[in-house]
Amino acid sequence: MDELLSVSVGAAFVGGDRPVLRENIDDLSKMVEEADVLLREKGRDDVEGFGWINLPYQDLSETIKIGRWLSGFEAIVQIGIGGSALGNRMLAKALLPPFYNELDASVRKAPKFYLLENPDPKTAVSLLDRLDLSKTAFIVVSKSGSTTETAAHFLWAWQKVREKIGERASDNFLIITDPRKGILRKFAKSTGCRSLNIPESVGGRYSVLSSVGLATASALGINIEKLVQGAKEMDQRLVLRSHLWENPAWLLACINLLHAKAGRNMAVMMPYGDDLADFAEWFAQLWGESLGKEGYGTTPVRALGAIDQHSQLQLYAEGPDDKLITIIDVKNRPLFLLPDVVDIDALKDLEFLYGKALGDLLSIEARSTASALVKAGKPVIYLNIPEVSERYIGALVFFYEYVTALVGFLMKINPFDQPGVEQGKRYIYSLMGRRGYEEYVKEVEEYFGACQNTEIII
Ligand SMILES: O=P(O)(O)OC[C@H]1O[C@H](O)[C@H](O)[C@@H](O)[C@@H]1O
Repeated sequence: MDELLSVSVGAAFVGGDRPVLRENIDDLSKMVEEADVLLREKGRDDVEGFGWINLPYQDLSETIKIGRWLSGFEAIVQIGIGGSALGNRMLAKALLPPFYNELDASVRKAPKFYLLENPDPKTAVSLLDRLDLSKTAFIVVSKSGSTTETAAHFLWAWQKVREKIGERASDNFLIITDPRKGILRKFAKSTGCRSLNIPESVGGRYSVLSSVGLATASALGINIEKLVQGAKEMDQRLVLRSHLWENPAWLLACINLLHAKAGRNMAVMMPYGDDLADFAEWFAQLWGESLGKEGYGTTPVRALGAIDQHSQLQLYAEGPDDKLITIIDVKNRPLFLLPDVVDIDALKDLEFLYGKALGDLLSIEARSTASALVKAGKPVIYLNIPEVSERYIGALVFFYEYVTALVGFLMKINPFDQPGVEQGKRYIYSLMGRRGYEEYVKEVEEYFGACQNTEIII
């Protein structure tokens, strides 16, 4: 059987005054088995939060149909934030060619793709100004249907498109939201614009393999069947690995838990290659929101090889011993051979690069960084995927969703809620004057007052 990914965990075990040893893992064996059973039982019952585990088995026909419709536009703009955008960003970066929007339309063969996430007026205004709104589709994505940033962008875009093409505006909008609840679902029903469901049991940060991530991916020519197939294969292989030392996801969950307990409270995610840059970004939300509660959790740190070798590596190697570092390498990359510039004597000292492949250089750098960190006594997990393509990205996504949920169970917290974020959302509503949230204004005054305490102006 060909591999979906490989994980080397040997260098994750460290001695010293805060050791994490192989025998500590064995003590967790029963706990992790029980966590897996619970996860799968609740998944089968489609309990709220657990539905992502069923996404590899979904029927994709409706999403593909909508994707085909979207692909007829000149540009598509996804409006969403957090779990309603980061997965799309990750898929696009990994699976579309570099500088995608700048490619000639005949090469691209699919619409340009933009995301409106942050409510920064400069971005929103300049994006809408440069698009032909009559030929642009807006995909408004929100599980709750009421996230302020998304609602603000949506109102702005809706009004702009209406000004341009009048009541036909609804033909340029796709709503992706809860099947029954929320303002956006009401809007879709009342205007008749197209819509897709986010399954009720799937939370935002676990939704990339639902319509949230797949509708735009499909429109952009990403093979979503292969993506989901990769996730399915990963799930099926994990099910068969019923022994802790054979199951890479169980091992990673245990190792992460043990390092957290040993005071290594940061999880550095350092993939190599620009195409995986937003994987670390997507992981950061998944990990941070799922595990950071009740005083638990480790802080996800996004890094990118090789760039962060020249920025963060000094800190990782010789700074405080508070990090577990995961390096993701890719086995097969385009090689791209460097030229031999033998005729210029001044370049003679660079001859070690002549004829070498840029793709190999990235991998050599990944291995060198891992080695330097191990030499410095820091714990490292070395993960390898065969290549950056749909099947392996689908598998990797499912793998990390599963690992994250398991760590949550081992920490005995709920990996599927985000009560700390909801508080901030209530405060935003109150300050923006939303009906029903008036009571929070006083709280914000009190707490923000504390932030402003001892202000020094220069
Ligand atoms: O999809 P939405 O309901 O608009 O939510 C978007 C984001 O909102 C909040 O910040 C939550 O903490 C995130 O988990 C969620 O992904």
